[in-house]
Amino acid sequence: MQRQRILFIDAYDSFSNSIIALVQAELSVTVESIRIDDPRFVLNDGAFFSYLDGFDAVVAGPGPGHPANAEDVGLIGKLWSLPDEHLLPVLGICLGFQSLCSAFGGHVARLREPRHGIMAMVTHSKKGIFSGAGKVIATQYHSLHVQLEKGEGEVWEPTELWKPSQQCPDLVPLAWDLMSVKNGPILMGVQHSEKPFWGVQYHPESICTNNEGQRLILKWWEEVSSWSAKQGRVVSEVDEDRVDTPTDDAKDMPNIKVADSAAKNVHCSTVDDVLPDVADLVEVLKECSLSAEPLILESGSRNGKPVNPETGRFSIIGLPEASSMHIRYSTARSSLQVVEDGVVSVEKQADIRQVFSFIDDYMRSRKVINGPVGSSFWGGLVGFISYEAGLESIDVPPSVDGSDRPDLWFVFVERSVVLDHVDGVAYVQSLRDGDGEWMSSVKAAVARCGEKAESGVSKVKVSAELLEGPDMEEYCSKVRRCQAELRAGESYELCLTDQSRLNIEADAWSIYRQLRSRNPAPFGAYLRLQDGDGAGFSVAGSSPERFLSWSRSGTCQFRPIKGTVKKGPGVTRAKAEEVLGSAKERAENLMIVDLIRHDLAGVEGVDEVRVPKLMTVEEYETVFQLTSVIEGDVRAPASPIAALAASLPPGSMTGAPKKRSCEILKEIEAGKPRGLYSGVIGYFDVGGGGDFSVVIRTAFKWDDDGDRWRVGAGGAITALSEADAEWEEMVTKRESVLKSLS
Ligand SMILES: C=C(O[C@@H]1C=C(C(=O)O)C=C[C@H]1O)C(=O)O
Ligand SMILES: NC(=O)CC[C@H](N)C(=O)O
Repeated sequence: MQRQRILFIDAYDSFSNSIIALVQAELSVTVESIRIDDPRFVLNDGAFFSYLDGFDAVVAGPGPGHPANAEDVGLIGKLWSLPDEHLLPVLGICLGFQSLCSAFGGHVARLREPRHGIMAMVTHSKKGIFSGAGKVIATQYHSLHVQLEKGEGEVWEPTELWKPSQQCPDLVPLAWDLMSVKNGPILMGVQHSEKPFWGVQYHPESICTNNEGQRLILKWWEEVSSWSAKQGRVVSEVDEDRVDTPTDDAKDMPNIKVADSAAKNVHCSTVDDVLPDVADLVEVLKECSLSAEPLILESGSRNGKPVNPETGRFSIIGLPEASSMHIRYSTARSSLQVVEDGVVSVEKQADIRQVFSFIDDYMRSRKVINGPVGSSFWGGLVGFISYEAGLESIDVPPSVDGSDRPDLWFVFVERSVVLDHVDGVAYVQSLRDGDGEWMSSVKAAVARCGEKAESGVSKVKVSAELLEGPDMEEYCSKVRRCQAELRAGESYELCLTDQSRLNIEADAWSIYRQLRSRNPAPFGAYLRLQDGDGAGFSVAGSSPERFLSWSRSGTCQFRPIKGTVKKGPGVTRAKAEEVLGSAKERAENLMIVDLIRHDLAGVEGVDEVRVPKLMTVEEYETVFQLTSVIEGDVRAPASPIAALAASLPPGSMTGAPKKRSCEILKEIEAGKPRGLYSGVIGYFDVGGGGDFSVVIRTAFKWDDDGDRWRVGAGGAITALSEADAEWEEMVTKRESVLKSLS
């Protein structure tokens, strides 16, 4: 007998994979997922109906938009009028629920106050899918709600809680949220009186829905089984060969031949007396001609202690040379370029997915297993991926500004120094055989520098001038435009951003030196990238936020930050905890946690997604931030690089659902590319690990920008946001860079 099969219909939501994971965890079934606009079925009902015959039941998922809009619900809209011979059980969730209700007479109206990331108690009838249910606490993500009879007045009050209304005689109400004073009663669950259709308005898969979310799935399955048995419904056998094979992204991609002479060893030597200051060490290495332009991923420290020892334990100083390999990709030109020994060795049309599989293949071919376990990075690719490359990966056409600049740029680093600020060890490392002389010179420099243990104070005073930036009125009106989209159900949260231009007459290194001492952060970054044609890029960053790291054994960790309180007189940690404990701040954070759980749950080889930390307050130089941790293990032979490829752009910089939110933001931000801002910076290590930060609190410029640096800043907008407070928040974040450079 074939395993039972459930079809999930995805309305481009950012919680879909978590619903699939929940269903798979509770029921021993196979879940197949299609999109609402699956081209095989949108214009071919016959093909859709016979495809449905191969499933035991359907889950119609949540999503942006309105159930009356055919484009928003797509195939979900066809489920409610299936011919009897194709009828099958359906569970509608949120948008899927609203679509069910509106098909049977329900009126879908806007809530007075949208419910995004709000947890509330659900009052239920203990019947049907709620039979045996206890206290249901569930997360809601909706702006619209269903009225079972024509609502009069501002707040709709149903005449009967548990009986079908005249307007919707087929819909039996099963559950309500009676906790919202502003909105009045909100319908939370129904079942069709005859057909096998059930639906809930809330999100059973959310991390903050209690275990009644799991029980709901089990109870629904009991109802499905008893309906199917009564009907004697037979699911047609599926021809497994018919299942489309996924496209091979690596197809036609160049294979970079890794020289046979390429080392398979990490040569390493340690120094563990006194750790040098990163900037001092870099200057000494330059003076002694042991390094050209380093690539630095620094864990900042304050008074000799790492700012955040959990994420900011290691500092990586990559020491590339003129001959180092570069990988570059331009989204606008769909072009991948590889440079080896200063010469372009590959120039190829590619898309971002192919570029990720190319990087994955390349890193597998350079895999090394015998490096020092205590060191996070043994060598590998160091660089960045822009926001626009992330947009391409989710099929949102990226904004372009006519310039032709790389959206992804990595350099293969063979020589490096890694400082472990917790254990006080410096690792001097080389992937080259016969590099002993270089290693001893660097080791001596590290030891010398450590003895001096200078303060790392800048020698050059940098002074930035703000040339142009967002206008307060305009920014506030953009906040209100975001909120109009939120109220219409198009998005649940939008991370609005803008960019400022600064004039800084100083070299990139002096800028970074000053930034790192004034605003030390766990993801400090200094990059100077240069191509053979003289185009170059400079980055001075002080990000507090890890996007994604993975260990050499494949454990992935995301650490989104959402929720910001500016430090100031009277703003103690306790005060910050109070503010960040509010429903508004927690909702902002919860939405991104649920979004990232979805991103990770969709990665091949991930069986379970964990949330070891939910909303803890972290302290940085100028702000307190609310942070969560989401983890999962990628089982070999699947690759954690796929987790990175599946989760860009970072959810904390987009909002949810990701795709629709990015489309809306592109409009509201007037099509201005974000570039490096909102992208990621980090490394792929030859040992198999990786670590990427979210590019915020960072200044960057291309060489042909002259002295004009760009700094982006923004914040998450929700229905509960106040426009002027959002303006203040954006300014506070920008100031963390601007003030440090003035
Ligand atoms: C948009 C920025 O930050 C993002 C938004 C945050 C928020 O809304 O609280 C917090 C951290 C970042 O994920 C920024 O710093 O520019
Ligand atoms: N999560 C959802 O499915 C939301 C449905 C709909 N877009 C609303 O906002 O009400």
